[in-house]
Amino acid sequence: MEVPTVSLVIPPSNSIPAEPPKIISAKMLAESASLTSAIPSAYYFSEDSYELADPNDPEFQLPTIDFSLLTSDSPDQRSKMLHELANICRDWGCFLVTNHGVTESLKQAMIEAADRFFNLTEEEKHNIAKKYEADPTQIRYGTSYNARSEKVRLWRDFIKLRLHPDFPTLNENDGYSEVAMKYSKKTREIATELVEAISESLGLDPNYIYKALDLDSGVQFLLANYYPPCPQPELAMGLSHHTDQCLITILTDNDVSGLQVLHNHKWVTVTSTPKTFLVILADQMQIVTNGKYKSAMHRGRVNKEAKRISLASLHGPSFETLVTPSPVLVEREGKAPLYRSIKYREYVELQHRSRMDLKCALDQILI
Ligand SMILES: O=C(O)CCC(=O)C(=O)O
Ligand SMILES: [Fe+2]
Repeated sequence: MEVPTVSLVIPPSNSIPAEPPKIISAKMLAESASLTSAIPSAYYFSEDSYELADPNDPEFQLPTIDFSLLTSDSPDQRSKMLHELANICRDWGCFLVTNHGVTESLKQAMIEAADRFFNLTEEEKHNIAKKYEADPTQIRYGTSYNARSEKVRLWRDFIKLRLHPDFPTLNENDGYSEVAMKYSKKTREIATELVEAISESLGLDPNYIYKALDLDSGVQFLLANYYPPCPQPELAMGLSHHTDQCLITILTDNDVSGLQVLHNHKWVTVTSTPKTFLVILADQMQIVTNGKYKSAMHRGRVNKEAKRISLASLHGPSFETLVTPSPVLVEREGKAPLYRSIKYREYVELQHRSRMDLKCALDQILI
């Protein structure tokens, strides 16, 4: 197969070598005139060994939680839902959520703000992120996962913005920060309710996880992912398989499907549905529950026809929190702690290093 000779870096505009050249974004590559029907080999992603699940097989139907029933005043209704939630968190580590109270218009406004951002020129996007260069945990704009160090490029651009406990202003004029703040406040309410219900479903006090992980001062990010249409979607990967480093993720998209979750060793394709969020339990949940609840493995595929924009609301402890398997659960279940205690900041660094080699950081803190 002939591989096109598209340069993956943008050369500096003049001959003064002021800065290292910028790495070309997936969007720019997808729109470049030289990209017709074949992608550069730097994007060839080798398949893993898992098969796709049969979408009609009842074993692989992604479970759904009706949020309004979870927050219901009826004790019977709530205890039935908590029982269901416990099974789902143990077997899947992810689920769809309906009736969550975030309006479609707010979600649409956030998707449109993200789309506007990605439509800025490369220079404008880099300049916005550059304002916060000294602390990249506030804003990061980039492509792939870490385009400077990874072996294979991913067909994805992203902007990641910190929204809690403090938040930076992306660009005063474009309204991005304002809508991101509104949207993230809503997803924070949902995440808090879910974390309470999850605590209770483990037979713990509803505030147990919230307090143990100091979520009051926890970090929250809004990560917008942009996957342009890809001429060879079977060869490329939008986001390689991973678990999220935080505690819980609330995910939505522009109603274009692409996310897959791993269940019983098969990839289940999530059909994107309006008014529905996908909740993914993440690594800190697996640590604090001593492996009882699962951090769900997932990945993002791309397609030929339509761009996909996803919004991941990532909720974690504060960077200084020492996360440890719950001593209450450890004692009650009579099972030794599976993971060593680790500061969230240290875990985040470990996860970044592990993802370069497509490894899971959780495996590296096993006792
Ligand atoms: O695009 C998606 O649906 C997945 C995003 C994701 O997994 C992430 O940002 O961590
Ligand atoms: Fe993820």
